[in-house]
Amino acid sequence: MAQADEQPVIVEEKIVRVNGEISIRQYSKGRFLGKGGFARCYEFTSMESRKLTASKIVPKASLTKSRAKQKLMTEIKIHRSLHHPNIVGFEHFFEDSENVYILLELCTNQTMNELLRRRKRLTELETQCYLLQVISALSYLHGHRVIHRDLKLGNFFLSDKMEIKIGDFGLATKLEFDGEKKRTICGTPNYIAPEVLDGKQGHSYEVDIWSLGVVAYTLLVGKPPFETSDVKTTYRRIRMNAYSFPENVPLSESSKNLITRILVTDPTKRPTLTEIQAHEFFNQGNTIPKTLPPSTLACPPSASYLRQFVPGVGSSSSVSGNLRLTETTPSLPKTSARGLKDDFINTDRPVRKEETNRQLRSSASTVGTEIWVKKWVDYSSKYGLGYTLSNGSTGVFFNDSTKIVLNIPGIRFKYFERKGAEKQDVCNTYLLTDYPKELQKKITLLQHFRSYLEGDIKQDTNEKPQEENADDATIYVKKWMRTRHAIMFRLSNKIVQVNFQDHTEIILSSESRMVTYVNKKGERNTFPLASALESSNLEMTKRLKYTKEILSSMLNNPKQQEKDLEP
Ligand SMILES: Nc1ncnc2c1ncn2[C@@H]1O[C@H](COP(=O)(O)OP(=O)(O)OP(=O)(O)O)[C@@H](O)[C@H]1O
Repeated sequence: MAQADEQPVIVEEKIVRVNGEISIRQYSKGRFLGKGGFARCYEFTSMESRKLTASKIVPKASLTKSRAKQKLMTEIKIHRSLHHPNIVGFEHFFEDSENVYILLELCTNQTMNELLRRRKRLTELETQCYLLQVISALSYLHGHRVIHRDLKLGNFFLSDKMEIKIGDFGLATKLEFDGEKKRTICGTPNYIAPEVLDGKQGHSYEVDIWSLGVVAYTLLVGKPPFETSDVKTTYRRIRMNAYSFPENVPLSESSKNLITRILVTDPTKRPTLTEIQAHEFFNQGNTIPKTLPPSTLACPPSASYLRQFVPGVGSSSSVSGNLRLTETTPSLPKTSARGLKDDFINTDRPVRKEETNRQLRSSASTVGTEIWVKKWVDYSSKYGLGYTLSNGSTGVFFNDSTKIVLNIPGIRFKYFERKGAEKQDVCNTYLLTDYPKELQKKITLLQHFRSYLEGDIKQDTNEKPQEENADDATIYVKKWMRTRHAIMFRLSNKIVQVNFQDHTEIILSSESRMVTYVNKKGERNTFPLASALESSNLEMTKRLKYTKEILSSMLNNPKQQEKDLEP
């Protein structure tokens, strides 16, 4: 019943020694980290050394074509030969009858893709800091005659210390001799260099320099320079070098100059890594930190932090020089710093979120629900609370206490209004293509919340899209409140969920009298309520008591509830 009873999955590596002796090394398979085109990635703990790594698991069934096999072998061969602080460490690899396992240095802070999705764009100080790390890794790679050929934000992993680690050497190549040209067309559309598309002259190290320019532009502007909705048009724009700097994004002259100098069609005219490092963008008289604080995963660096590196920040002269500190705020929680911060609390560990979902699903019958709040954004300073449920539906609790919940495929939605003396929720169902005019603004807001929330969720869930289910859509957030320490949701299926600032969670089903507790490490256990209250786990009992207190204050004192609901 409780998750604690479940046995961990053990993966065994068979080691055959030269003398024919066989020994077994065991790894405990832990949290799901993410998946790519070929691999699924999990945390692995060596049972021998207790060392934690990220294990890319590639099914042998996916390697039937010789090209796929060759690609994996090249990736392993190149990656295992590399040792640099800004390159994902290659630990080890082995195979069993079903899979190839590649054990890599674990990067706990996802990739720069997720970072930019949360932040929209970065300040110039941050861009300087990240680019210098990439340049350091690239100098090392090129010095070893390796071209990465797929430099992009999704291949820049972030370690627990916030260092960039370049990963995914699936498209990398090692030149046999200086001056050799490669002809294989590879790369990722937005970042691919024009000479790769052209294919006639072959390509070399300069393709990585081009991608570095695309990365610099993307970090500062918030989207890649040649991006369009279809790949062919993107390729045409790359060939024609058709991009511009948006007027609404404040960029320093030095940053624009650097990007313009890098994004040059003729690869021989692009600057070298040494020239890039010597460019004025990196030499504006400010100190560039080696790494950035983890808070910048979600929020721009504070003015006091910036002051340490950039003299004059906070005064009127701070943005007048070359080192313009481009502020970055996601479009939705723009006016709500609190919303942004809290969204971060909820999303900064999608790894844990994925595990959480999987585990709760298996223990779901005990808690009486399969549905809980997976992600939210508090924008009650203007409109309300947006959220996504674990069944994939999206809802908004508006400040006027009306609620909308959109069913999973996004076709139908339910609208709840409090009516009558009892102030009961009355529900109407509409199609997204056909609804009363007066709901127009709310539907627009719902769509905004949805695209904002889905940005992250699509990335890190690994579940099949769910079928439309009429019952699912009727579950929605009926009440919510915030306190100094937590946010609390009461769902229409009577589940109460409290997410604390310190990442612990309580999910309480008063009907089945079960409680699920997620501790600070993200470990989840389900207990009968009575035993949970008596438990020796003080961390949990304290939070459970707190939950009961705010729940009763919410139920017994509607005025208090209204007060708490105020942002
Ligand atoms: N070192 C790591 N630390 C933490 N997570 C990782 C690490 N390496 C990979 N991952 C996770 O696993 C996912 C898949 O890895 P990766 O993109 O390398 O697989 P792939 O199948 O080779 O990808 P692609 O389709 O880009 O070739 C990543 O998106 C990331 O979420």
